[in-house]
Amino acid sequence: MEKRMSLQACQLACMRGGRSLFHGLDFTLEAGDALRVSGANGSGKSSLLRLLCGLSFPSAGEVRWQGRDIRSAREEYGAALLYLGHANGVKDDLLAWENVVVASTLAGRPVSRAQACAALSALGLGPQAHLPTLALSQGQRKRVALARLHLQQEARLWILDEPFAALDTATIAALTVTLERHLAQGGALVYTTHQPVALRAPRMRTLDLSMGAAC
Ligand SMILES: Nc1ncnc2c1ncn2[C@@H]1O[C@H](COP(=O)(O)OP(=O)(O)OP(=O)(O)O)[C@@H](O)[C@H]1O
Repeated sequence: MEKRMSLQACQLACMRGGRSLFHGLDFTLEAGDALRVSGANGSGKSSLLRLLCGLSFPSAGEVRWQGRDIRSAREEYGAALLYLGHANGVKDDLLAWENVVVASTLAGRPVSRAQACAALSALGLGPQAHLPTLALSQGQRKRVALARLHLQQEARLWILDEPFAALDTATIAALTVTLERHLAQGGALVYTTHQPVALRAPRMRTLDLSMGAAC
C-alpha cells in the first residue's frame, strides 16, 4: 500500500434542516490514522461522513484528498475510498452474494461470484450466501455489507458508519482485528460507533460532535 496519504477537513461546516450541525471543523488524516466520530443521536456523525465521501456538500469549507478538493479529484478519490453507510446499502431482493457483487461493482471494483462467496464465508455467512437478503437477520445483513472490507483492501481510506451495529461479540472482535490490520498496513479509517469498542491503533483520535463543534 502506498504510504503517502492525506485526507483533510478544512473549515468544514454543515447545515441540515436549517440547523447548524458543526462548523470550523479542521483535521488531517494520514496513513495509519484512525478517527472515531462520536456524539449523541442527531449530532451530525452520518452527515459528516457523507460530506467526507462527497455524497453531500458542506455549507462552508472543503474536503481535500492528497491536497486537492475532492470535487476536482473524484476519480482518484473514488479509487482510494471505501464507504459503508449506516443503512448497509444491501437490497432485500438480491441474494447475499449478489449484494456483494453489486456493491463492489458500483464502487468500481468488480468481484466474481466466487470471490463474493469466499468473503461471506470468511464472515461466517457461507450457508447464507445463496439466500435472499430479506431472509437474513440484522447482524447477518451487516456482515453482508462488511464483506467488502475483505475484498477491497486496496482502498486506502475506509469510512464506516456504525460498522459494529447489530454484530455479535465474536464478529465485533473479528472486525476489530480487520480494522487494526488495515491501519497497520498504512490505511486510514474514519468511523462512528455508539458501542464501547476498543480499537488498538497507534494514532487514534476522537471527534465529539456533541460538543457542537470545532475541533
Ligand atoms: N436530508 C436532511 N434534511 C433535513 N435534515 C437532515 C437531513 N439529513 C440529516 N438531517 C438532520 O441532521 C441531523 C443529524 O443527522 P445525522 O444522521 O448526521 O446524525 P447522527 O449523529 O449520525 O445520528 P445517529 O447517532 O442517530 O445515527 C438530524 O437532526 C437529522 O434530522
